[in-house]
Amino acid sequence: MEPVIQCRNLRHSYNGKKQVLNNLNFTVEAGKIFGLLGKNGAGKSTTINILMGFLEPTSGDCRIFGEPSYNISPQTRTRIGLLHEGHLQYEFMSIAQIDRFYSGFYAKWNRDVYYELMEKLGLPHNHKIFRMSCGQRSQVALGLIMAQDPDLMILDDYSMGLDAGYRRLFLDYLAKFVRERKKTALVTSHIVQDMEQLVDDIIILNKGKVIVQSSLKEFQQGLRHYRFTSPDKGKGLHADEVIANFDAVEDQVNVFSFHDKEAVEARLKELQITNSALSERNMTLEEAFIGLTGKY
Ligand SMILES: Nc1ncnc2c1ncn2[C@@H]1O[C@H](COP(=O)(O)OP(=O)(O)OP(=O)(O)O)[C@@H](O)[C@H]1O
Repeated sequence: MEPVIQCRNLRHSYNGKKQVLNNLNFTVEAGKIFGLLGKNGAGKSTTINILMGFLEPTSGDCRIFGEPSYNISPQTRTRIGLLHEGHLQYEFMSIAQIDRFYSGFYAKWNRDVYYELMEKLGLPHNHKIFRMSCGQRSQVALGLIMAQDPDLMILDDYSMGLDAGYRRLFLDYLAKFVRERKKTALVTSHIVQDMEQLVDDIIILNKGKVIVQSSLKEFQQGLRHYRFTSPDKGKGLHADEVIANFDAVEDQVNVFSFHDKEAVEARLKELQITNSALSERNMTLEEAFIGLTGKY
């Protein structure tokens, strides 16, 4: 089956300056939830703007449902539901008015999905959006996207403003929506931990490059965290084909690697680093993400 999204050799720089995306390649298969991860400024929104055809890449090719992203037909566009950072809405409208307004634009408008989410807010249907909290507005935005019944949902920072309970509610809804209705989703969020229970595949962008691209399961099984003490604080360590990344807090050194303990020990020996025995530690997805991309 043709992938829902396919990006090849994507490069982008704003005004010919620093490259924000440097040869990005990825595919999103139908029926999957795909997590696009990266620190602030990594290029997630730039990628989404290119996918939506709002931005023309400096070079490379992106296709959505087989059509070039900069020239998506109106029919195909109706199959894509986009949540942009900041969830712009017609805030002078009420919960009921915005439903009626949106419904005119979408042939497959599913009011029940929208109101199911709105009931959770516990607000009357004539409640105006501008009188809502940031998290409640996010909830309206998400309801409006789900009601479109899109085949592809692109959710840029969906968790913005949502408290822990609403986030969980939304994640449960999204996962159910995608699995039961055979949809596809591409999501970004700074709450990396949420991705652990949601996504099938991930890419991690760092400094314009893809540093991880795999299924979530393979990534979690593959990346290891070793810790040791070193009187010289790991001086001389550097990232290479064995050591994906490292950090040192005083004499305690953390090494992140896709290799086994023996390979890392051998590398430390080659680098003439004095170290205690390596202990292997379990990681959450967030710890793995920070381990690889660094704390700042
Ligand atoms: N219109 C623009 N003109 C110039 N530079 C831009 C523009 N938009 C984004 N950038 C730069 O491109 C880089 C990537 O920005 P982008 O918004 O894609 O990152 P992001 O991963 O979505 O970040 P965040 O998680 O903070 O939202 C940043 O260095 C940003 O300053």
